[in-house]
Amino acid sequence: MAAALQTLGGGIGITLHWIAFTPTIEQQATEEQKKKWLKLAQDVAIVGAYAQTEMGHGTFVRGLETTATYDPSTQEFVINSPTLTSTKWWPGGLGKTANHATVMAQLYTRGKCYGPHNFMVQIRSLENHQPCPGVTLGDIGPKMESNGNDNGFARFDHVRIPRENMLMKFARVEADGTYVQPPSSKLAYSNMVYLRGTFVMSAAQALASATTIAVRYSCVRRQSEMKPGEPEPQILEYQTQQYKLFPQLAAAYAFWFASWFMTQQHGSITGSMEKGDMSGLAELHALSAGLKSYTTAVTARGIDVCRMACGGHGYSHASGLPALFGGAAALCTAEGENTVMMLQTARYLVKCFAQSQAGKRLTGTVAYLSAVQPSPVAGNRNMSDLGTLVAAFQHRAARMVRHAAMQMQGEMQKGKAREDAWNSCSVLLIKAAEAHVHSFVVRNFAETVQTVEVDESVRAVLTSLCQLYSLYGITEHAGDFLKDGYLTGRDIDAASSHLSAMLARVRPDAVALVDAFDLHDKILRSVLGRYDGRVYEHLYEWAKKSPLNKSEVHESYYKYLQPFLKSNRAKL
Ligand SMILES: CC(C)(COP(=O)(O)OP(=O)(O)OC[C@H]1O[C@@H](n2cnc3c(N)ncnc32)[C@H](O)[C@@H]1OP(=O)(O)O)[C@@H](O)C(=O)NCCC(=O)NCCSC(=O)CCCC(=O)O
Ligand SMILES: Cc1cc2nc3c(=O)[nH]c(=O)nc-3n(C[C@H](O)[C@H](O)[C@H](O)COP(=O)(O)OP(=O)(O)OC[C@H]3O[C@@H](n4cnc5c(N)ncnc54)[C@H](O)[C@@H]3O)c2cc1C
Repeated sequence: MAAALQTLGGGIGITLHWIAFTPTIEQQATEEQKKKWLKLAQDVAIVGAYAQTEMGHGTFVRGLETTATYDPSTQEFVINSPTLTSTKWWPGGLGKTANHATVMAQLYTRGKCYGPHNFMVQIRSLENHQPCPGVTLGDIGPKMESNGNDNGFARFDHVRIPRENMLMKFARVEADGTYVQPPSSKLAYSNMVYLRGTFVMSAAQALASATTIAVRYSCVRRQSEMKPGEPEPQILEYQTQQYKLFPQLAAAYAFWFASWFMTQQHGSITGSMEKGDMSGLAELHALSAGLKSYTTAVTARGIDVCRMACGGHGYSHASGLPALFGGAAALCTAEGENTVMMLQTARYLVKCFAQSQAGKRLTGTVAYLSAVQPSPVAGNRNMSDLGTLVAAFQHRAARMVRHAAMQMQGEMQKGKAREDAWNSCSVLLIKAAEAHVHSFVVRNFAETVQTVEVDESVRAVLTSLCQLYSLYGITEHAGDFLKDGYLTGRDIDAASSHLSAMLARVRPDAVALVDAFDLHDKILRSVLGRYDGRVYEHLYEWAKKSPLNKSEVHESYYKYLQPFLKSNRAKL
């Protein structure tokens, strides 16, 4: 049953039940509370939404307005939406599907506010699915994509819930209203860290789907003449088509491997946190925020490149690419708006840079910041060597982090407040954080292809893909590498020619590389990306099913066109 509903997920807004509501119970509820709600959620005996964002606040969680005020006389929390902008707005499934929600609200007890905490609130009757007393619910209306998902709104008019409905794994309120501090105030945000980590895999899968569609179609589609008189070639024979698609294909693999690392990191760091060791939380937050931001942004752009590479048929919903793009675009905003997330990573990098300046040896994904950076040397580098490519990306990131941090220090030395210095350097900070995440993705890609247990012939293909991804990044951001002379113009030229060679080398394996994603036609939902390649027949069948083709002459002719034509003809 649960599995069936999981597939139904895209239809009636149950997706967030699985990816946000249930994990929030797992991560924020006590053992006692898990006994009460976790199995109900896992067996879909209740359906939940993750209700955090409000009409007036999504990014700034500390600014949320919904209140949860503790009443010691009844040992209940009173959940209230005090203003219009406090209306919960956007949560998936909140409009019509969910009968429960974890509600993020400002906790008040004994007249003092302790910030945002999560509360379990039943929002609809389990008998007739009507909204519970004091709860107003609805759908927020059509969106860019995913309109099968009822992103909804909710208002609470002094709704009372038992004290035990506060998710109390970290912070607690005792029966008399005493607030018990959590080990870290940010543990209430831990489910966002988890979800951002899952977005990296969502991005990888979306880009894998788009490149599967575009590469397969590029082998079916023949167009133009490469040489006069010769048959029309597969469009994948054009180097420009390879230059559009293969970097996206390489990025799909890179992000897939990055999500493996993210999952492993999340598991080990949350494991240590369970034992009270919070030391890894800051790095986990910075990595998940940066990777979520970087991979979703590259994926959304990459899917649109794949759409354009399929010409007119790419623009048809038959291709599946517009829907993929709409879904990926949402990932750039949901679960932490991308700019804000990349600034969180920048915040961590500035802190680490200051620590390395004070002599601390850095570890983890920022270790390279305190490594002695090789001084810029003349060209003649081996630009096809993965070690050389990784070092170049780390040098670029270290230089940009140092530059942004020093710029900020300079602003403060001129007398600016830290917050003003931060704001006036935030474009530099974003670029530095992006360079940092990019260098992590390249290093992780290189380490994975060198260590993953595969046949040597497969390793060779993956190595070419990793070189292609890295060389594409260097040529696309050449200025960053040339700025301090670390790479020379000759190095960049070498990178460009190696990139061309990699395009040609990947070409014979391109279809095998997308087939390896093993995406069933039912998942791809694309006429252009069909495994059997029978595009044109199925495109025609698909078009014939269009609702407009139900009648030979559409009713709009009689209503609008016929009178319009008649009146125009009468004037002749
Ligand atoms: C932007 C911030 C991070 C700002 O929070 P803040 O408390 O003002 O923090 P700050 O002053 O910037 O920094 C203070 C400190 O808090 C740390 N921190 C911040 N967030 C976390 C975290 N998650 N884990 C661990 N640590 C965290 C920061 O690193 C700072 O640490 P520091 O002081 O530098 O040591 C926060 O408001 C936030 O996370 N906003 C994004 C909200 C969000 O992600 N909403 C998602 C709603 S659910 C959803 O969209 C589901 C979509 C699912 C789907 O559709 O598929
Ligand atoms: C498809 C979809 C599904 C969603 N599902 C859920 C859900 O299930 N549950 C839920 O609770 N929420 C959900 N959300 C809401 C989502 O989490 C928020 O929209 C997201 O966190 C962004 O917040 P916001 O809308 O307030 O954007 P804003 O923060 O208002 O962003 C607007 C602009 O302000 C900028 N900005 C804001 N703060 C800063 C800053 N400090 N520095 C620099 N620039 C800044 C941003 O970069 C952006 O350019 C969903 C959203 C979407 C699109």
